[in-house]
Amino acid sequence: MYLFQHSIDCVIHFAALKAVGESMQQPLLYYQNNLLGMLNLLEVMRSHNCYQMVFSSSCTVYGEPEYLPITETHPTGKITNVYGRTKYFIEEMLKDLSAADEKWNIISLRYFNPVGAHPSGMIGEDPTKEFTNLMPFMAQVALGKKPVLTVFGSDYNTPDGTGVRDYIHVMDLASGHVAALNLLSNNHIRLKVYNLGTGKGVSVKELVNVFEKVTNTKIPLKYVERRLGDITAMWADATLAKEELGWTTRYSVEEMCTDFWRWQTMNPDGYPKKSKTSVIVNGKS
Ligand SMILES: CC(=O)N[C@H]1[C@@H](OP(=O)(O)OP(=O)(O)OC[C@H]2O[C@@H](n3ccc(=O)[nH]c3=O)[C@H](O)[C@@H]2O)O[C@H](CO)[C@@H](O)[C@@H]1O
Repeated sequence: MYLFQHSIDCVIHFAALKAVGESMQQPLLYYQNNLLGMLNLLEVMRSHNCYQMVFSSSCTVYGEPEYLPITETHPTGKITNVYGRTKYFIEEMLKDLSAADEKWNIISLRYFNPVGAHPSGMIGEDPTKEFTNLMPFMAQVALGKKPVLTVFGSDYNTPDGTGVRDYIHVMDLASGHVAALNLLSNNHIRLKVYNLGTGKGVSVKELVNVFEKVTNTKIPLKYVERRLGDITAMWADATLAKEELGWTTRYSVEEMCTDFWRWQTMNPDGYPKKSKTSVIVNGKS
């Protein structure tokens, strides 16, 4: 979640928890962090006359799609996981807030599946964390840190039986945020919602194939049951973001894999750990 206001010129990143699988096992943790965190933040914003916000929402608010590609007018709320419900509840909260007080100026961006890393290889998701998302897990297998990639479900109603998602490069997501901030800084729209996706569905198997090709690695697969809370297939109609934000994606699936792999191989142990602060006692550390 990002917010910004001209007068104090601030951008705050609110660290929402975001693992679908984990959210099913720890609902209270997710409600506590994502919902209470947001409530507190909105209170603080209001008390400081800060009313502009870009909220990181998720395509997961749509639940199992009624049609594809998904437009912003697709019904929300029939959600299959706790993580998604927290995003949905926050969106409902923002609707009530902007209806009650016209000072609010908010854009909610519904991310599809963010992957990749900065092309420099210097900025990415810390690979020392426990992952549940597909691409970071796959990279750990390619590095030899995990023995096998577990594929959750091979009997979905999709061309190859595996789940289909709209993977979007984090650089494209970043430019989507800049476009949203530009719109907010020049217009008072109260509350608008935009999909951020490429418009292209890619299956688990397809992503594995591209990843193996561009990284020249082999990823052993183990097929298991479907994961609780997962949906079958989802990809975006991002026409609205193109028309109103002037935004479109630029990065291919190959680049998503290449950039993620560069980040992983350049930083196999994550960001350098901060050295412990020395305590100096009587001139000796
Ligand atoms: C539709 C939906 O709810 N999407 C949200 C979900 O993504 P979503 O759960 O789709 O993201 P994942 O990367 O976890 O999974 C992508 C696909 O890979 C499969 N898979 C994943 C891991 C693995 O080890 N093996 C495997 O087969 C999943 O079953 C799924 O079909 O969480 C993301 C953050 O966590 C959000 O940004 C997405 O908006």
